[in-house]
Amino acid sequence: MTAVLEISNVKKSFGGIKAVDGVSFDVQEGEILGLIGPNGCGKSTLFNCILGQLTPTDGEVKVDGKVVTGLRPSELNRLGVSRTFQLLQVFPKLSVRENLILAGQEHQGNMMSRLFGPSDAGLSAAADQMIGFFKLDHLATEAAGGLSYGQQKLLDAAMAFMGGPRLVLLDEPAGGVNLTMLGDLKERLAAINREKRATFVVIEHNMEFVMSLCTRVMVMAEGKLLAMGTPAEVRANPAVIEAYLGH
Ligand SMILES: Nc1ncnc2c1ncn2[C@@H]1O[C@H](COP(=O)(O)OP(=O)(O)OP(=O)(O)O)[C@@H](O)[C@H]1O
Repeated sequence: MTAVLEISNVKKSFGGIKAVDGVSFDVQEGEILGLIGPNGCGKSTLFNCILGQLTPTDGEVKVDGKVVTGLRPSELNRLGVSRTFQLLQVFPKLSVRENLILAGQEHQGNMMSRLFGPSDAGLSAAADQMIGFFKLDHLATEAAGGLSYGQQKLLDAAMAFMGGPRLVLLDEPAGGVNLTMLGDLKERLAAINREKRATFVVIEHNMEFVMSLCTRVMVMAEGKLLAMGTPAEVRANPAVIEAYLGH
């Protein structure tokens, strides 16, 4: 198996707070790795260290065997690494299709579209493919701001897949999404993982969503890796139950 992502002893401190305290793990090609843990245990900080939003205090991040520690998010994008954020990143006044084209341009490293609005940039076909894949056809020309929250989360996830990334880090994709839309979101993520061989790491507080979507689950507590295993192994781990699931 090929490791798409290799994290070695990554640390990040903010003053006296050890937000991430020596975390190491690999993510294999085609895996969906869930990242869970109580509020404040360091999940988002770890994501930000992987994605270049933060520079780790120590440690190394490799993508496809290449050291990427400290690279900027735009450079990581060009290496096929993409992400979603906890808060929606859609532009409410732009249509669904325009949001996707804009995301595609950003993945190509063209930030000017933020200032001047998206042109086609040869990305219409890719946007339409993503619209079809995420079943947003009936909403393609609607302003994103007029969509329901769940539909906006679907669009937000679809935006991360513009540009055909190898590795996608999803930060709470199910957060605030109602039950009906949750099923759609999970089914679409599973399908895109299967059909495009995309590798994911998913931060999520919704246990049912994580346990049913992910092939492996990693648990953090107080900046450290507490457990790693299949959903069934993690569910049965006494340390996990004590630190997290039991509460
Ligand atoms: N920019 C920052 N400056 C100072 N402290 C920070 C900063 N970012 C995070 N922290 C602290 O680092 C710790 C880890 O925070 P982080 O947001 O990574 O946790 P999390 O597991 O993602 O939490 P949640 O599930 O609530 O999103 C917390 O104690 C937090 O207060």
